[in-house]
Amino acid sequence: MAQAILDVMPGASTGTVQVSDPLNFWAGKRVEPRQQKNAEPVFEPATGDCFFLLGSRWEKREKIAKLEVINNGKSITEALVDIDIAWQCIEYYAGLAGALAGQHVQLPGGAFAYTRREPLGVCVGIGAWNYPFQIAAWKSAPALACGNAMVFKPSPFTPVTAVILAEIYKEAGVPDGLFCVVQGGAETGTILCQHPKVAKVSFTGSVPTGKKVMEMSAKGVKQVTLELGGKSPLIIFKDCDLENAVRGALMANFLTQGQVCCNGTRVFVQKDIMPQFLEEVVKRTKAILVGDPLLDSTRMGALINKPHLEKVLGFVSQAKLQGARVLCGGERFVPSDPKLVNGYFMSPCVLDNCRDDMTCVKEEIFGPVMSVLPFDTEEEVVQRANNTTFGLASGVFTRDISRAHRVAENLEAGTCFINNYNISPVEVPFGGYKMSGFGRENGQVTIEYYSQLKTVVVEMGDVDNYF
Ligand SMILES: NC(=O)c1ccc[n+]([C@@H]2O[C@H](COP(=O)([O-])OP(=O)(O)OC[C@H]3O[C@@H](n4cnc5c(N)ncnc54)[C@H](O)[C@@H]3O)[C@@H](O)[C@H]2O)c1
Ligand SMILES: O=CCc1c[nH]cn1
Repeated sequence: MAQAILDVMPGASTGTVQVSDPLNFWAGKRVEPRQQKNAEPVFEPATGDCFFLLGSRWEKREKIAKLEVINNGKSITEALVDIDIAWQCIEYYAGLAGALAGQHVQLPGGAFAYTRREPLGVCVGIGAWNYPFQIAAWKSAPALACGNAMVFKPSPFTPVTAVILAEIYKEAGVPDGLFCVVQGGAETGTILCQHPKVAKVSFTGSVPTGKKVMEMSAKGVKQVTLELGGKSPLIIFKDCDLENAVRGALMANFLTQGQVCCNGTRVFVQKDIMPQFLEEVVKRTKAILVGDPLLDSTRMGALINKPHLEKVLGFVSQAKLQGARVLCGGERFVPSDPKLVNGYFMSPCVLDNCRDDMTCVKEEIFGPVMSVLPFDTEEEVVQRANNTTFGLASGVFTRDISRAHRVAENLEAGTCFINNYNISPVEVPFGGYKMSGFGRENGQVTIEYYSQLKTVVVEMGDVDNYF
């Protein structure tokens, strides 16, 4: 298998990295993560060299989190959670590996059959830039647990931490070549999707790229998992616990600078509680500390790059033109710290006066912009919530337990959070309906997406004499 994976991507090997995409921060630079053992992590911005060093597990968590902050721009507080979710994922699938089993089926006459769960072969993982380390873990852990090899291609905007994961696997005894990181953009992704030795592609990214990946995979009859974008509804009924609903709306919109696929960016609020909701949500949004993502006190870091910041600000301008009212934020933010003045920061934004036909309500913004929409009845809001081509996630806040489960059943989305939002325990399957994709990550079910079933039929008597 290790040889097979090297055949797929000549030049790739566990723990080395080739950075070729001119768009990324590390462009043209070389990352050597295993230069020295048992020393401190060192970044050399002048040369682009990165030395990642091995220490205790706790120290390692902190170091990886710092690297993720540099990689992505999210706050250190969030990055630490991402690293925890990643190791929990690896431990979870390591535990499941020993429990993989088939079925015994008794047949007439003493014959029987059994099924074997077998690996697919070389799987390709292609990642987005918003959760670089976590996505690499979410894909590689179940893939390796099922006996596959994986070639992982991170986004060219966040090439750093997937390599660290390769280092960790290597240190843990994973044979060379079983988990490889290959750097690059669309061209590299295309080569991987088209390669005849690749059995499966697990893709996380936008809908347009997902369609291309599916098309290429279809030509080679490769299995595909597509984890794509969303425009998820969060429905807040007047009988909710308002404090929790406000917290939920913030969780649903402002983690990782709003760059989260399952964000509940269409916040439907029952008219009776709209004034109280808006007052509280705006007060807390204004209090979000934006700035240096390496500081413990910071709650929102920088967006991924300049074009993306401009795109998000463009959505806010368009929303204003279409009649939305900006209650707070929605502007470029320049921190007072001189070293941060050129960063891609923006103030988190709450939009009121929104209608279902506005661009900010229909399209995935992928930035810290919450659109608030009033509603009257349950029937109306469920119909409006489902009126989208996306179907990744959804949420409902209510104290009425029957209503909560009824709404969860009627929402067309892969996940429905009741009285919370954006929690992703590894035990729980995650994935989309409609154009948000198919297949699942996390949970036991993901074993089915990284393995194939062989049936063995055993005769205990004589073969029928038909001829
Ligand atoms: N559902 C999920 O689990 C999930 C999680 C995170 C992000 N996302 C989605 O990802 C999007 C943002 O991420 P992005 O901007 O990195 O997405 P993207 O589609 O631009 O890129 C995703 C990955 O695909 C690669 N790629 C680009 N063109 C390709 C091609 N032709 N063939 C193969 N690979 C190609 C990119 O280099 C990158 O690694 C958002 O829509 C977000 O909702 C979804
Ligand atoms: O961005 C979407 C949710 C997620 C978190 N980690 C991987 N995907």
